[in-house]
Amino acid sequence: MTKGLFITLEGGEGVGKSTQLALLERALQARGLDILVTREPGGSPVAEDLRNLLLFGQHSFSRRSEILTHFAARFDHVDQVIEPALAAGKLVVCDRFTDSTLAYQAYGRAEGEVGTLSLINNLQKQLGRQPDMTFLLEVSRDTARRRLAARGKPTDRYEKSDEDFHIRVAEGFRTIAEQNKNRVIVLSTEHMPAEKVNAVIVEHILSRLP
Ligand SMILES: Nc1ncnc2c1ncn2[C@@H]1O[C@H](COP(=O)(O)OP(=O)(O)OP(=O)(O)O)[C@@H](O)[C@H]1O
Ligand SMILES: Cc1cn([C@H]2C[C@H](O)[C@@H](COP(=O)(O)O)O2)c(=O)[nH]c1=O
Repeated sequence: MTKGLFITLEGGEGVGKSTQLALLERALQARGLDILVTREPGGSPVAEDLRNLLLFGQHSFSRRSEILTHFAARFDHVDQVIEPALAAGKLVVCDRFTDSTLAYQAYGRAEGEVGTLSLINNLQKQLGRQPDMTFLLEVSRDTARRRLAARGKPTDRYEKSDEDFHIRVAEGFRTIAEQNKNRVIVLSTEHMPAEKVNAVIVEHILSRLP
């Protein structure tokens, strides 16, 4: 039985998820909460190996094999890391989860094709773990691109995709938020300093705790 709370951060590249994760860890630990911060793809040793393949592998995936590889990583992460932490009563905060597979693979790659959406939704049902709360961070593509260029990390498979792909991903996230209003909180953070965004997220999380 779950005792903890499972929170995810979602959005396109460069919207500030990793920054928020680090700030959240500090803010929630300072309030004496037992928090586990993790990410996808990744978060367990096997899933981190699969992350390398997904982001930097030499060869291109078929549509279905890409989805299954994201879910192979996710099943391992959930079974070995997330479920045990939740059972121990921890607050688990994860950078990306199944909403990213829907946004990137179903809306970005497959342009919302019904068969792809249904494959992902079936895998999600088998997985049996859904976030309790999701924060969808949004900035304009210009801002995200500027931030990514300034950050100077190696460019991965997804960041290399064309502009139309990223537009479909952003629209996909919007659709997911519309369909899951009870779970997804949309934060438009274009002109907000990271500390202000963090204060808003912390307030939402604290309001959910007993
Ligand atoms: N609110 C903000 N205002 C200005 N700059 C920000 C803000 N939040 C994050 N940044 C900067 O934007 C860049 C991208 O942020 P970050 O790495 O947190 O994004 P991300 O969503 O995790 O990206 P990715 O999905 O590619 O890992 C970083 O250099 C970070 O310092
Ligand atoms: C979980 C997940 C992720 N992706 C993509 C989205 C990003 O471009 C990368 C991860 O990089 P980040 O720097 O950690 O944000 O992977 C995806 O396409 N599908 C997924 O399910």
